[in-house]
Formats: sequence, structure tokens, C-alpha cells
Amino acid sequence: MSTVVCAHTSSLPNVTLPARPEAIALPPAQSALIVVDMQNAYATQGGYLDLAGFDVSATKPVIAKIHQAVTAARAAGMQIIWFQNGWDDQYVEAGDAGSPNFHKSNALKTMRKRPELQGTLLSKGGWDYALVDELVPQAGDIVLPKPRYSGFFNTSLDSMLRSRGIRHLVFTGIATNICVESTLRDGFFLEYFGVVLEDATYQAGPAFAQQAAIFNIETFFGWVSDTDTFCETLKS
Ligand SMILES: C/C(=C/NC(N)=O)C(=O)O
Repeated sequence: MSTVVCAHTSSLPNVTLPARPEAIALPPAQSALIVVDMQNAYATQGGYLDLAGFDVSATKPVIAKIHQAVTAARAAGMQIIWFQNGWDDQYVEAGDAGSPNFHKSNALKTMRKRPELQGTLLSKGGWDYALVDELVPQAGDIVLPKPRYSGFFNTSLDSMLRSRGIRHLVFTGIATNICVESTLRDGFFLEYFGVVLEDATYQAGPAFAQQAAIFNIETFFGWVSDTDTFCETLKS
């Protein structure tokens, strides 16, 4: 079985992650573990996705897997990056009717339908915006707010990564088919190697949305592995 090795990092200590469609090199000093939007909005009952009608009842095991992956990545010296999706409490950053986001964001649509929720969903400083209690960033981690689905759009992610010489991105978080896939895709166009830990992600929508996102990543944009394999690989 072949292994994909980035030409610029081939002289670094050889950590190879078993993945689909083939193994991929993952030098810890040139890699970041990215945790996408593990906020109450996306992972807790009573949060935005739940209120908008999406099923979040199976997110607890995903939170546990992310905790496991973060712990292993931290022990290996890998940079941890946490994203939080949302906007100011007046929703200026969300855009007005001139922005597609205004029309497509289910958080904004839910608040228009239920005005009593106005100011609560994905609003910076609120419970919905906060990371779930089980996942706590530590000193040295990077916490980045993001205003759109892709973590590369209108954020400092690219410069944070480039200034640290990071070329390899390991993705966890919610939702696989939206912010995880959007960020991994943009990373691909910017020449980052993206791997998703399948069991440390969860979709927004039916199960086929997860399957389609994983298919797209495995086939066109990156690589797919799982949390135990990632942790074992880093340990060895
Ligand atoms: C539906 C949705 C997904 N966000 C994400 N973190 O993938 C949203 O933000 O509206």
C-alpha cells in the first residue's frame, strides 16, 4: 500500500497515519488538530441545530472521541485549533438581506420564525455560542471565531498555519457536511493536506449527509481515518 508524503516535510520524523484511500504522512510539528464548532449550538439539545429541527441526540460519543483525539494530539506536541461559529449579538457580522448567509443560515431563519429567540442563537458571549462543557481549550491552543462555514474565510487561520509551518490538518467536529467539509475543501485549494477522523465528526441532516461528505473527502479532497487509529499512531 502506498503512502502520501508531502515533499516539503519528507525529511521530518516519519509518522504515517493509516487512512483511506491510502496512508498519509503526519509529522506532528507540521500538523494541527482542528476542532470545528463544538458549541452548544451544534452538539447540545436546546441549541440551535436542535431548535432548527436537526437531530443532535447522538453527539455525546462524538464529543468523547474529540476529547480523546485532542488529548493524544496535545501529548504529541500537535497544535490544537478550536473554531467557534457565530456573530456579534446584533448579527451585523452575519450579513443583511444582501448576503446569501442571511437567506441560507438556518440559525437566522429560525430566529426570524421565532422572534423570542432573537439574539440567542450563535451570538458571541451566549450559551449557544459557547463550546460544550466537556471540551476546554488550554494554554497554547488557538481559538478562532469564524463568521461563515469555511474556517478559512475572513479568519486568520491561513496565516496562523503558515507562520507555524503547518501543512497537515486533522479535522474533527460538527457538522461534517457543512463546516468541516467547507474548511477541508478550502484547505485543499490552499495546498493543505486534510484528514478527517470520521468518528469524531457528525452531520447536520440525515445519515446520508455524513456518508456523502466522507465519500467526497476520501475521493476528491483528502483522507479519512478514525480516532483510535490516530491516537495509536501518535503514541507509537
Ligand atoms: C448548519 C450549520 C452548520 N455549521 C457547522 N458548524 O457545520 C450552520 O452553521 O448553520
